[in-house]
Amino acid sequence: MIFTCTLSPAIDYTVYTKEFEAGKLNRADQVHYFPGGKGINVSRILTRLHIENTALGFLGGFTGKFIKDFLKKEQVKQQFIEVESITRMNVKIKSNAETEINGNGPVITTDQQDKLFTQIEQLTSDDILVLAGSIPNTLPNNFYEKIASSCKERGAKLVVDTSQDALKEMIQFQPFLIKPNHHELGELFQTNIETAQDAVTYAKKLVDQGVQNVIVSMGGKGAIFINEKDVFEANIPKGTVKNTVGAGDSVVSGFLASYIQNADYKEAFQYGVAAGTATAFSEDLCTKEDLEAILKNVTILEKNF
Ligand SMILES: Nc1ncnc2c1ncn2[C@@H]1O[C@H](COP(=O)(O)OP(=O)(O)OP(=O)(O)O)[C@@H](O)[C@H]1O
Ligand SMILES: O=P(O)(O)OC[C@@]1(O)O[C@H](CO)[C@@H](O)[C@@H]1O
Repeated sequence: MIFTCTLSPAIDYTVYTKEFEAGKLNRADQVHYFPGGKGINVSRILTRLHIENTALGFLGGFTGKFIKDFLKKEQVKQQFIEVESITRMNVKIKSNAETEINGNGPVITTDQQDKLFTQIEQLTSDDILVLAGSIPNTLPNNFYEKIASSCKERGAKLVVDTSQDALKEMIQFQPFLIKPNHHELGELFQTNIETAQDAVTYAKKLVDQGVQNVIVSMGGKGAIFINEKDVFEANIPKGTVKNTVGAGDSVVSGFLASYIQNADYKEAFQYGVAAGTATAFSEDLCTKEDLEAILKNVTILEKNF
């Protein structure tokens, strides 16, 4: 079974406005309220792809209730731990450019933290844990490390989608999959990743350190995949980009959904990139139909390195 863990979920308050001007009164043409946070996005898509999974993490207040109810309606299985803090609202402004303002994470007491560790202790070698999103600054910096080491002890596969120090610290646990975007990969090595070749060069350093599979997503330029045996590059079709929030999470979901059914890295990579692209072309996260309509137009090239 796949478990996703979102320490700091959010309502993504998504506002479409023709021309956003900072320092002025702007009026929205359209607004949406979506449950968000990277692990929750992964769970929503896995559920749409008919892959059994359970969303873990912390929720609180009226915003937390909104997310719980929304997920229930979509039949996403959930075992969130309740906290007193109001779950954050992240503002996503879609205009001439995409602007995001993400809120602070919740306060999580040590009792509530322990409840999460108890859930992680139930994992077995048949399970996959997706650790996704930022660590709230109210938690110790080594929080993901504690979860990862418990997960590893139990033989569960670890998937990590986070950034900065939290990502750096996860490399030692040799995750099954990490999915940095090209900026996050660059941050790890204090460099700029401009091309697919740069992405391959630096992702290979992570494989050399024991990460089993690395996908580097590069926004509208597609993505690369690398493990000990293979390097693939995905080219994506052109289309109208509506919303890239959750596009990276869609890549993770699509990859896992396909991999657990077929155990084929190339197919899983193609399915993951199709999911990311389909989400970028949708207002909300992609559906299975959106994804499969795009699948054939995502081409995968085998590369040498
Ligand atoms: N402008 C775009 N046009 C087409 N596809 C896109 C675009 N942006 C993203 N995608 C698709 O989504 C995938 C993931 O995108 P990206 O690299 O932006 O992930 P990310 O930064 O992790 O996203 P997020 O954190 O918002 O979920 C890309 O590999 C691509 O398939
Ligand atoms: O603040 P974090 O945890 O880094 O990212 C949170 C977030 O921006 O990531 C998701 C998209 O990937 C959104 O649903 C959510 O608002």
